[in-house]
Amino acid sequence: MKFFEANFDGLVGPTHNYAGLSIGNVASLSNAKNSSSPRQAAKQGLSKMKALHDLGLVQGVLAPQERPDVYTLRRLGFTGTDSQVIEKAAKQAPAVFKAVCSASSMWTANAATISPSADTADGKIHFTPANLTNKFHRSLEPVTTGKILQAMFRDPKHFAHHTHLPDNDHFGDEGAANHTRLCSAYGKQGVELFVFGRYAFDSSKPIPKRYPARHTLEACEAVARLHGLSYEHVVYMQQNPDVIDQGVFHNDVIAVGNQNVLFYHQQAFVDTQHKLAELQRKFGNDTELHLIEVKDSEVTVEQAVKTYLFNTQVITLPNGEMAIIAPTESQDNPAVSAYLAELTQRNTPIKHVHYYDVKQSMQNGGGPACLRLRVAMSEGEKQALNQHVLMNESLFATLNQWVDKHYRDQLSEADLVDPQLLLESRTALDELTQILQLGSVYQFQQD
Ligand SMILES: N=C(N)NCCC[C@H](NC(=O)CCC(=O)O)C(=O)O
Repeated sequence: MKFFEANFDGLVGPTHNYAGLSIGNVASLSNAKNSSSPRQAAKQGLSKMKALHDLGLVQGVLAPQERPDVYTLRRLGFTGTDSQVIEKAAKQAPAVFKAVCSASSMWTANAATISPSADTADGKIHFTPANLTNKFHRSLEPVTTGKILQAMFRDPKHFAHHTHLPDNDHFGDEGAANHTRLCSAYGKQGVELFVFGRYAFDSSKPIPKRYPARHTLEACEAVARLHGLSYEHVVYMQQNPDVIDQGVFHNDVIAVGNQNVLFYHQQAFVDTQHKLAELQRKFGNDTELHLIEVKDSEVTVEQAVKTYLFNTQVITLPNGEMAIIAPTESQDNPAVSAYLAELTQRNTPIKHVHYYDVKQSMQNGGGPACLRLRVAMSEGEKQALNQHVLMNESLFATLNQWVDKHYRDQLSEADLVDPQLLLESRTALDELTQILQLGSVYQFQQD
């Protein structure tokens, strides 16, 4: 049977804006208050999805969430009509209001952790939405994420859905951004590499001094248990606290893997040699494992954070060669683009580099890899998922028209309080659920 990896990219929502909400994420803080273009952002994302589809990959779309989130504002004590709730919150608690307007669900690498059927005890694909507890604006995502994933992967014969972990910092879970699966082939049992920022229950272990470590070891272990992974096929590695302090808020800002390739920066992890030896042992020797380490002398952590060299997608093309999908910020940096050009000449499976413009997302700290959620699957599992979320010529045209019809070209902080924006967002999402045939996944559709 044919197995492959599908990518599900987040469709950018109509309220995409720069609010400076993510301490520890350099781009988010430095672009705070700039005005954004939701329309351009959504179109840049759609172009990347279409490009991967055209390269021969299976590409899907993950729907955005409803924002401003008036339900959360009501939970926090704001009352009246929706317009009054928005107006009062914007006036009385502007920081809270900005948070409930974020389109952050676009970064679907943080939507969930997925284990493919080849790795799980019951032979199903397992999904656990990430609780994203570390940032208030992101902690609003998991319930709807779960509903959307269930509307995409409905068939219980193939797909198992778990509730997100307890909403507490001890189980801080940032999903697939901190999870990489290494395997000899997509359909064979792989090694799942979980990367965490800190130990929740052991204060003697190192932690960053400046910025938060969002993800805990205990969250990783819980997800591995829920998914029925075998101990012999799981590796837990701690992120180097010093790189978190330099702006590496997720591991996918400093490492990326695909099949038998792990591409990472020298400073990415704690106890690197020892843990990579465990990875190699669990991976086995039947297929060569390429551990591509980038040295400080080649690319510094600062350059990696600026250019998102590691927030790239390493994908396997239909001919078996691998390509790196990188942001244009990597191309614009001479040291980084030279590194990537040279990498394709080496004796590793990576043979191509493709650059895409996802600037609107990059300015909030979201590169190509942040925008996608990977699901390794078989042809049969693909047949079992909701076919209307899969990218093709016609869906690409429909979604571009949908964006043109509903999205604003410019959005500033002051625009967020416009009650019309909520109406526009709901109208757009209602239509989207029909295009993608998701059913009523949004709360406003149940009222
Ligand atoms: N690395 C991965 N996989 N994802 C990137 C997520 C970026 C997101 N930015 C934001 O949420 C910024 C929102 C704002 O400031 O308006 C975050 O920090 O969680």
